[in-house]
Amino acid sequence: MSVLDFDNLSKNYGRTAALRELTLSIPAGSVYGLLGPNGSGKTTTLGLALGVLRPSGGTVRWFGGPPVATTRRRIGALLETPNFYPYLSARQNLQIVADVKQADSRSIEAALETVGLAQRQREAVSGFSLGMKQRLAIGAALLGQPEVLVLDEPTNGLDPQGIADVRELVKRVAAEGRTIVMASHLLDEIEKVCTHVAVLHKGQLRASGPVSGILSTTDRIVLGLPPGTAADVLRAALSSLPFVHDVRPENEGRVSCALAVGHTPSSLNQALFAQGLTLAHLELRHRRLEDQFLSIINNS
Ligand SMILES: Nc1ncnc2c1ncn2[C@@H]1O[C@H](COP(=O)(O)OP(=O)(O)OP(=O)(O)O)[C@@H](O)[C@H]1O
Repeated sequence: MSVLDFDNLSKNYGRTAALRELTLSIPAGSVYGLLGPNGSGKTTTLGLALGVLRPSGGTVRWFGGPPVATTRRRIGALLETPNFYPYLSARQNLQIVADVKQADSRSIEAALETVGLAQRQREAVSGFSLGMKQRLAIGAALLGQPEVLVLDEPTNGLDPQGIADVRELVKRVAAEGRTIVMASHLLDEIEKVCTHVAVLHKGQLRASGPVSGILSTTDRIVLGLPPGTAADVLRAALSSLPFVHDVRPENEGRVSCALAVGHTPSSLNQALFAQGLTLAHLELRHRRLEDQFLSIINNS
């Protein structure tokens, strides 16, 4: 079941097409990352989802229907870092947000626990690090126990400890059963935190699906026969194997290929041996995540 569906969603700012005909479904329980470089349309997509922006075309559906007044209460959002009152405590700040949201003040305790600030709730926010303020902001978004959390670049500007804390927090909130939609321009963040990803570039969807499929750093295998054997023999043998694909020539008469899921270099070696070929060289080559990302963006 999907919690959020975009259907042909577009947004123009004057002549700038910030988002072009985005169609995407966010499954319940997923941590769905919107990945793309600056200006690719991530914030615009989140703004449209939350009804902060009006679409130029297309529709947004939440929980299977058009957004209605009660929909917003089921969603917690953090689009930009909120300004807390620095001389009030973490708890007092959350109380103010809870009053505005008409959220049960008992949910303040739960939110402080979840974001790891229960022990420091009586301290003034002015003494908090940027990372703690960001966790408090996520705590504010959690008031009212929303089913979905929408976060725009939640680790932007944080130091390594703050980044690690917020990433852990996102995973913890997801483990509580919430769906999370988050924008990020950081590949490794999406890879570490998200279950699904949609890659946006210049307002267009370039790829979407489970992170394991979209950002797989599939290994290539480089193979070589003993010197003096023609590379054609190896290429022909590889091409005849149904679980081998993307066969390419390499330097020094070697050949590289990729294997279908579930197949290993050792099974490839055995299959070639069964055809009478004994390998003199077998090397695994990892594709960098960045290369995979660039190939998604450029293959369009
Ligand atoms: N209010 C606005 N008026 C005019 N153009 C805008 C406005 N907001 C965004 N844009 C343009 O729309 C495009 C998409 O911007 P958007 O902020 O959605 O991208 P983004 O992927 O979130 O990037 P960033 O991470 O830099 O915020 C960009 O070309 C941006 O300059």
